[in-house]
Amino acid sequence: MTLLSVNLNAVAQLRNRRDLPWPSVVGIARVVLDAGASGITIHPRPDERHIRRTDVFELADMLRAEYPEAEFNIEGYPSPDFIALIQQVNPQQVTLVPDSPEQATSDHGWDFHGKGNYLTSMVQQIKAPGRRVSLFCDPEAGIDGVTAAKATGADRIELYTGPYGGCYADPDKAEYELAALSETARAAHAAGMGVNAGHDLTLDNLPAFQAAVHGVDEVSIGHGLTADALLMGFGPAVKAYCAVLDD
Ligand SMILES: CC(=O)[C@@H](O)[C@H](O)COP(=O)(O)O
Ligand SMILES: NCC(=O)COP(=O)(O)O
Repeated sequence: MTLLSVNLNAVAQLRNRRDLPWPSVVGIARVVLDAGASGITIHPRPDERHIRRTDVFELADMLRAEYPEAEFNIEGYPSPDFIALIQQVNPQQVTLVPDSPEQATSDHGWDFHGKGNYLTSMVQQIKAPGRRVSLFCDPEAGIDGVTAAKATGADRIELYTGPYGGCYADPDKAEYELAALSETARAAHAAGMGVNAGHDLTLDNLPAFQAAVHGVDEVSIGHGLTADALLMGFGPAVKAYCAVLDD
């Protein structure tokens, strides 16, 4: 079964519009976990445009105290500050992304060949008992890219589903993207790696992704789910995504 991890970046971005503590990131985390999400994902970027350092610690404390079975997934570029934060917070999963500080969003996976030695060093610094490492992975990485990703010592890849999400309405382009995602997922499973997926997944495009890409351990969804939650509420939105994943 594919688990749902809800990304709270968009909630934090809305909160940051004013010098006010609502909407509460921790409060929405409770709602989505009570509704059936298996975990929480955040991406504390250096400019704190949405998730702030304080959010990271408040979420970690709440999850440890109230939802010990929930998984905390922290995404980010493995800068010294990020690695120090991970050591302090000790999440169950760290997803490394090759984002530069000024990037508008995550829009590509790692160059596993060109950054292989660097990533191996980062994985060694981050991986710990009870803490897995996932690497953001382009859809077309294929067996060649996955072989290099496996060599870093990482536990999982996270399939970057942005290109698929962006062309979902075009059947031919969507078919191409799904074929690439499926091939890379198969290669990861063959290499003994786990497979996560995320970026621009929605209630509309998730069913076709589920049907084409098998054995996905976890999807992390934030932007689309938050858009749905503005219409239906976070609890019903999480239940709707879980229903698709359970189908
Ligand atoms: C890695 C990824 O695709 C997303 O989880 C990322 O967190 C999106 O970042 P923004 O929410 O800052 O666009
Ligand atoms: N890793 C993907 C994620 O956490 C959420 O991405 P999005 O749903 O906000 O595009």
